[in-house]
Amino acid sequence: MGMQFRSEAVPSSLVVVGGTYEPWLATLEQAGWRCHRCYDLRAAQSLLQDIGPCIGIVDISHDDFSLNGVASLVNRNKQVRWLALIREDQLNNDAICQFIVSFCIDYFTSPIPDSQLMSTIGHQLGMLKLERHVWPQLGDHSDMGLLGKTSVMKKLRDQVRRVAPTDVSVLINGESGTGKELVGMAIHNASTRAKGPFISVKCSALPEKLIQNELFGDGTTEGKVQQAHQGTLFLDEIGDLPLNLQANLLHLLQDGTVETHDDKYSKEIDVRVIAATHMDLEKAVAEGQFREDLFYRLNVLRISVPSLKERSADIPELAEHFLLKFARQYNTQARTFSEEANKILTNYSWPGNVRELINQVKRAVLLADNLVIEAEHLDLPRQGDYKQSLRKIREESERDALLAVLESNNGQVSAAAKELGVSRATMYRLLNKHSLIPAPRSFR
Ligand SMILES: Nc1ncnc2c1ncn2[C@@H]1O[C@H](COP(=O)(O)OP(=O)(O)OP(=O)(O)O)[C@@H](O)[C@H]1O
Repeated sequence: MGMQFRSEAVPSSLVVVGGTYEPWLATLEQAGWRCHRCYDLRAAQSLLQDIGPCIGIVDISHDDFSLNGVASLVNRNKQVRWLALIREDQLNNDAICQFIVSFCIDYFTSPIPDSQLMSTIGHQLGMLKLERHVWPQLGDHSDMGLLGKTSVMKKLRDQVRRVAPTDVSVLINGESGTGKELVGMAIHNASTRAKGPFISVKCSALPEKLIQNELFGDGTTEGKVQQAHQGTLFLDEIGDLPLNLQANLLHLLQDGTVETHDDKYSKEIDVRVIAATHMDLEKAVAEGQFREDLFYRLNVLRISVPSLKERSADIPELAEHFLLKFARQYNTQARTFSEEANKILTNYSWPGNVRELINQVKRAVLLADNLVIEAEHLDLPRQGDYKQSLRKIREESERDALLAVLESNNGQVSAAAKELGVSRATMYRLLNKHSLIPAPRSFR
């Protein structure tokens, strides 16, 4: 089968991570494969994001990378069919065996016989083609990863396209889980820095000293700012950045330099900063929580990411996308949502936005045991539940109003009816309904 696929148009989509140029690579290239080689995990991530579904060979036989680093790359790129290349003796290493079993579809031991290599890769190409046929949306990158057909999403993608090549700072606003980091990544990927690193830092997750070390290094290791050199630095929750670190960031934006830890000299850094926040930064500036000069430096271009509630027409598409993704990932049968499940998904308010939707869909995919995901697989209130609770709230407030007005009128029904603007008959009907007919002694 491998030879049969090889004789068709050979795709350029074979990515080799790590290792050196070895005879087996020459064999593949002679057979027509255009092999992309990466010796750096960050460059590999950027390349894999561009290429989409493909075959990946991760060469760990030279111990070039930490196993954790490789596992993280492989895990983030599930669209790739991964093969591992190891040394025979590495089969005694439990962590490596675990890595292969968890993330790879096959492995070779070095040296690889040509026939085995061609046959295995040919088989994987066949699988890739089948996969493209069954899951066509996996290879479609025209939406820059920002799914949604509503006009607000079209506008957002349009803004990303226009902003990406400008190389100036961008401030992204939006509720939590709306996709701010995804927008930051889309800007990076559509920019001239796409081959450089995209480095993300959450400014709220750590105590001040640790954020400082994480951003600017601790004297022995580089910080994220230095790691982002020639790429993009994404600062999530920028509104939480402590004031003295805001000064350091301003310095970086103004001078393009960071001081070394001992302050002996400054190092030039070429980064584009994209910041994101769910806060009202203008208000934070007015309250003295955020430096005004930094705000203006960051706010050169502003993008607002809509909440999921504002684009509920996109929910079915997003839900189906994640349904297929997780069904593939967990190898389960689910393929679609029932009409009722779709209605529940669309009517829910999604305070946690797309992230919450993803979690719901993942749960439902794991719970469903056939093709269709039903309402009961979703941990969301049904439509009836809303009506039910609305009616309950209305009745409770009606009862509270009746009690309050009766009390303020010393239990006199006529006076209470007058105050409420209803007839005595209506008043008695309401009191009856709520079992509030005053006993002669309790309300005089
Ligand atoms: N339009 C979209 N299409 C596909 N996936 C999306 C979209 N928007 C968000 N997501 C996914 O939703 C999840 C949350 O997105 P992301 O982390 O970018 O949100 P965020 O606004 O940065 O959240 P937070 O403010 O909490 O950091 C991610 O898995 C992201 O891939």
